[in-house]
Amino acid sequence: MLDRFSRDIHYLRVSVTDRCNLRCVYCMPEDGISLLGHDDIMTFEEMEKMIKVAASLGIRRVRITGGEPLVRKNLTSFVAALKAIPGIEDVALTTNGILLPQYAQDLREAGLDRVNISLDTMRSDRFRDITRNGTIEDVWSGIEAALNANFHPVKVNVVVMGSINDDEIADFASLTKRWPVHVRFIELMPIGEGEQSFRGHFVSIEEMISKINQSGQKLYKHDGIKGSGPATYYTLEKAQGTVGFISAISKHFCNSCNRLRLTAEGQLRPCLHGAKEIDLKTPLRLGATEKKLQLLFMQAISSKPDQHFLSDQGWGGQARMMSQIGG
Ligand SMILES: Nc1nc2c(ncn2[C@@H]2O[C@H](COP(=O)(O)OP(=O)(O)OP(=O)(O)O)[C@@H](O)[C@H]2O)c(=O)[nH]1
Ligand SMILES: C[S@@+](CC[C@H](N)C(=O)[O-])C[C@H]1O[C@@H](n2cnc3c(N)ncnc32)[C@H](O)[C@@H]1O
Ligand code: SF4
Ligand code: SF4
Repeated sequence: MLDRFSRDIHYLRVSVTDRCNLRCVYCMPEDGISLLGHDDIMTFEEMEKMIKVAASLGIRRVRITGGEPLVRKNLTSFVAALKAIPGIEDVALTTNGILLPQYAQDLREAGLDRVNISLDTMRSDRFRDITRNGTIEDVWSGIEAALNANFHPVKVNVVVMGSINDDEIADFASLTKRWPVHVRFIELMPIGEGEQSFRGHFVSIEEMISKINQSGQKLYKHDGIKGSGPATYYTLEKAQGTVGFISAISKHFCNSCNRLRLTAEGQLRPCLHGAKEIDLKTPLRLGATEKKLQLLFMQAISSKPDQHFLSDQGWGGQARMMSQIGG
């Protein structure tokens, strides 16, 4: 369905939980957040109903995110249910990778198309600091499990932070020569915990590219790989994968926005950076008709802003953390 700015909205990001087995410094407070109660979280059956309604309005691609989606039980059956919805062509997952060794094969068999795995450093001590106690070997095993399960493409998301991991940019780019993975560098966004670290640690895509150039590696423009998101892609000589950049702040990509977000609480968010949410869960639980739910989706689509103003206005004291929205 087209929005007010003639953008085709066909991608839904669904956060299935606000829980996480890590505590990344830019995403969650150390003590976690006050978690949603059992009744506040939508059941998978409720989410499936909502996604059916979304599909009837032209949503074709779904990304499962969180919190950490793999900590929610029965995710594999949920994937299978989504793949069976008429009109849904692509179901993808964004994960920190820790539990992938356990679930990758089952997810593939359930029909999951793609996985994006977040990894901000290749050093185990740093990984422990950034994630507040994660074990990097688990993520490496997760990436291997995803490749062995034949997911294609497998992407690695790296949030770049000045004086924390920006000295690893060139090494991460080189990873695409050794492994068939697509490494995407993401600008730190001033959201939730990210807001506190933003000013001191923000690194622009332009600076990241110049670090790769300084390392003697030349980037060639690439047409892009399968995906629904905002990355622009390059490749290094003799690489098996690509290098992508997500310039959420320095050069926003809102004119090609194609998405809506659904939180684990059943709130539709027209924009990642806007405060507006539309409650779908209450009407669904009160027995709303499909027509009524379609109208709520249409309302969300028609209230999408033309762009965000984060670099000028910051997050503006919104109560949401990134882990509650799903990125
Ligand atoms: N500003 C902004 N950032 C976004 C948006 N969508 C995704 N991102 C950020 O991009 C990063 C990577 O997101 P992923 O979950 O891997 O999803 P994706 O890039 O859409 O995935 P592909 O379908 O593989 O292209 C995350 O840090 C997101 O917060 C958006 O609409 N606006
Ligand atoms: C919120 S996480 C949820 C999925 C999963 N737990 C993971 O880490 O991949 C989704 C994405 O958002 C990114 N993210 C979280 N906070 C961010 C911030 N403040 N700025 C930029 N990206 C952020 C993460 O690095 C991750 O790639
Ligand atoms: S980025 Fe992902 S893994 Fe890290 S705390 Fe947030 S939700 Fe958890
Ligand atoms: S910031 Fe809002 S308008 Fe811009 S791409 Fe993201 S969701 Fe779309």
